[in-house]
This record gives sequence, C-alpha cells and structure tokens, in this order.
Amino acid sequence: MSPDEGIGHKQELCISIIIFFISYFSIRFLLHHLLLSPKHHNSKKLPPGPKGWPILGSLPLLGNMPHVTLTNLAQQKYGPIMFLKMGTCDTVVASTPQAAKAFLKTLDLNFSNRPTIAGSTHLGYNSQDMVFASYGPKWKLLRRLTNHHMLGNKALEEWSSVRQKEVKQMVKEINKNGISNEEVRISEFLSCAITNMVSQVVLSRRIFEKEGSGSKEFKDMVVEFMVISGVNIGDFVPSVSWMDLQGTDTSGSIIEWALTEMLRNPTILQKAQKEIDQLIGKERLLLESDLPNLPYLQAICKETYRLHPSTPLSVPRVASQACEVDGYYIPKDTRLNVNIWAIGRDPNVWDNPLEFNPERFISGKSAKVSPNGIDFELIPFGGGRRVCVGYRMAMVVIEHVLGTLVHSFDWKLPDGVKEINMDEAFGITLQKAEPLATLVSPRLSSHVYA
Ligand code: HEM
Repeated sequence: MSPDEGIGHKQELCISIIIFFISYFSIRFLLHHLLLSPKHHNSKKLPPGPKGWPILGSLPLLGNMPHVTLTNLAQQKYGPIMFLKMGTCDTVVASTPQAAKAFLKTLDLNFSNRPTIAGSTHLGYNSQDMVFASYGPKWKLLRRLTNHHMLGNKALEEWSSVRQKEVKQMVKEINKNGISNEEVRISEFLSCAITNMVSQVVLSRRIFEKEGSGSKEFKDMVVEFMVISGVNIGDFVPSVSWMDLQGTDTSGSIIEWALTEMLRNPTILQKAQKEIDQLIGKERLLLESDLPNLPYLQAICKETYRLHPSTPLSVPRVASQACEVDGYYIPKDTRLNVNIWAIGRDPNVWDNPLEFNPERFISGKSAKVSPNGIDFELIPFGGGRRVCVGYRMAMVVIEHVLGTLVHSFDWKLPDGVKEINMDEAFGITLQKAEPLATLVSPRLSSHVYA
C-alpha cells in the first residue's frame, strides 16, 4: 500500500466513525424524545413513568405479575399516578386510594367508558355486553334490567332459596369426600356451585349436575375471559392481537384464598367457627339471613378482598376527553388501570399490610370500611358509575359459602404437607398457583348432611 493509499483509508475510517456516532446519537435522540419519553405531550406535563422500548413501550417490563411490577414501580420510583406507553397505547395507573378516587369519583364521568380490547371483541359480542358497552342509554338499560331482575337487593332476596339449595348440595358432596378420607380440591366444588347459582338466575337452569370435568372446562373459560378482559398484550399492540400470550393457571377465588389464610392461621378459623356455633348451634346449616349477625366472618372476607383481590388491576376504563389530574395532563383515549392490589397493600393506609389480620375490620380506624366502592382504600369491585354490578351478590355468596364451609367442616392439610404454597399464578386474575387441597371432617349433626 502506498503512503497516499494509507492516508485515504484512515480518512475513510474517520468519516465512517463520525457518521456512525452522528447516526447513533440522532436515532437515540429521536427514540428518546419522540417515541419513548412519556414526560411531555405537546409541552404539557404527563405523570411520571418508565420510558420503555420502541413499539412495545413498557410491556416488556411487566413480567409475569403485572400488578406486582406496577406496584413496585409506583412505590419505589414514580408515585401514585404513573404514565406508561403500553405498546402503542397511553396508559395511566392509579396506585393509591387518593389516586383511585381522583379518577373513579372526581373524574368518573370522563372515565365511564371501557377501551375496545380482545375481551370485548371475542367474548363480549363486539362490545355489546354490559361490561364493555359504551356508556349511554343502552348500558343504562342493561344495568337497570340486571338490577331489577337479577342482582339488585330485591332480586337478590328472591333468588336466595336457589343459592342456598346449591350450598346444601355442595356440602353434601364435600362430606362424601370427608367420609372416605379423600382430598378435597375446594376450587372445583366452588366453581360448580357458584356457576349453578348464576346460571339459574341467567339461564333458568343448572349447568352441572355434579362437580366434575365439565365444571373445570367452564371455569377455564371464565378465567380466560377475565384474563383477556384485563391486560392482554394484543390489546396494546394490535399486530399481535391474534396471539394469546397469557395463558394462566386456573381455579381459585376469594373463598379459596380465605380458606387458605385460615388454614395458615388456625386461631382465625377457630374464632370464625365459634362465632357461628354461638349464633346457630350445630343442628342446621348457615342461612344467608344469619350473615348480618356474623361480624368476624365479614371481617375475614374484607381482609381477603384486601390481600387477594380477584381483579388486581380492575377492568380497564378509557378517558373520553383529555383532562388534568393532580396537575398532570392525561391525553384523550388514555387507558386507566386502577391497581387494586397495590391499594390493598399500601403501607401508608394499612398497618402491617402483609399480615392477614381480620381484627383490623373489627375495631380501630378501618372498622367501618366497606368494600362496596365508597371507601377507596378497599375497592375489590371498583368504584364509580361502572362499579361491579354483581358486588351485592358476590358479597352475599362469598360470606355465605365461606361461613358454611368453616361451620360444617374441620379442615386440615394432608399428612406430610407442612406449608401451603401462597404463590399467585401467572396471569392477570389472582388465582392460586397451586390449588388448595385439604382433608375435611364433618362437625355438625349427621342429619344436616343428609
Ligand atoms: C369476587 C367477585 C367479583 C369481583 C372481585 C368483581 C370485580 C369487578 C370489577 C373490579 C369490575 C370493574 C369495576 C370498575 O370499572 O370500576 C367489575 C365489573 C363488572 N362486574 Fe364484577 N366482580 C365480581 C363478581 C361479579 C358477579 C358475581 C357479577 C355478575 C353476576 C359481576 C358482573 C360484573 C359486570 C357486569 C361488570 C361491568 C359493569 C359495567 O361496566 O357497568 N361481577 N367487577
């Protein structure tokens, strides 16, 4: 190589390096300021939040337990109102009672619609059902009819005997397992009984004659519905909406978590049994009409809603108009997720938040807190005008079934099992990763199980 050729090569190399650095920093600048940074929107101040990746935004950050990741991000870095790019969608997450109240009470009307998501398209008859229907005359009519015929106070009372029959049938079936010393997988009995209660109200017939494989498939379908109603990657990145990226383990419910907590804390179980024994003795099953006289049972249910809410990120809403919350700008069409799980574990609200302690709802500052959407520190059913329409029925069924199970049976772990796995399953509904399996023995007079 001649000296001239050597100098030429060096110049080419220098120019290539300069071009590389200019391109690198230009692309970084563009991605950072135009695509990724959620800090400003047309010079208005957005709530703080993670920057995320091109196209997918913050989705890769969410991991297997989005409610847990979002709680950590809020508590450790970004605060109660957090803004994220989820794929191509602007999303705001409310993680404290005050933040939830700002959206679900103060700005309730502006957030009274739900976004169009996979659940609404595939299982909600193209957003024609009540969960996803646009806020307007049709939704109002559906809510009125549902309250009148199925889920309002009067209708609830009219269907009471149907629910109690199902509970009796369930007790009978569980007792058969108890007598033969077989393990009881409670989630399957619960799924069968509760599905039958709802199907008789909605379809005028029972779906399952007895607990079995059919109930498991139906439960899987319901769980899938809950999963795709919550956070589905395809909802945020339309090009992958045909993929079902969250499968989830199924089964589980508030009642299963409550029983699990009581098995880990036998004094709570015994106290609940004593309360019911003192009220009704051992010669009959618990009735729904007994529930108002069982404050400790009610406190156990509230404590379970707090620590193990079934829809940890609620059902999403969407901003109909741009608005302002706490000095932050929220653009039109921003999705809202209320992190119900984070609110239930907020250390600024709850003393020893990770401890299962029903007493906190008996006396002290939380004694009067109700889960019906009024007190924003405990909102398992959401709040505002789109609060869960089934909350009254859910609360009655949960208290009645749980009370009946602890009154009717003694519960113990199978021989050799020392600890219960408390892991949550991968997914957006709060299922137990490992279904509760126990041994039961009857504790009432034998004629009660006949
Ligand atoms: C433990 C049981 C339940 C929990 C934790 C629960 C939770 C929720 C939550 C968090 C929402 C969203 C509320 C919001 O946007 O603020 C919701 C909505 C809804 N829930 Fe429930 N729910 C339960 C049981 C039920 C039952 C038993 C039914 C009916 C039989 C029901 C029917 C609905 C409907 C139709 C909506 C949509 C309401 C609307 O958009 O107007 N839920 N539920």
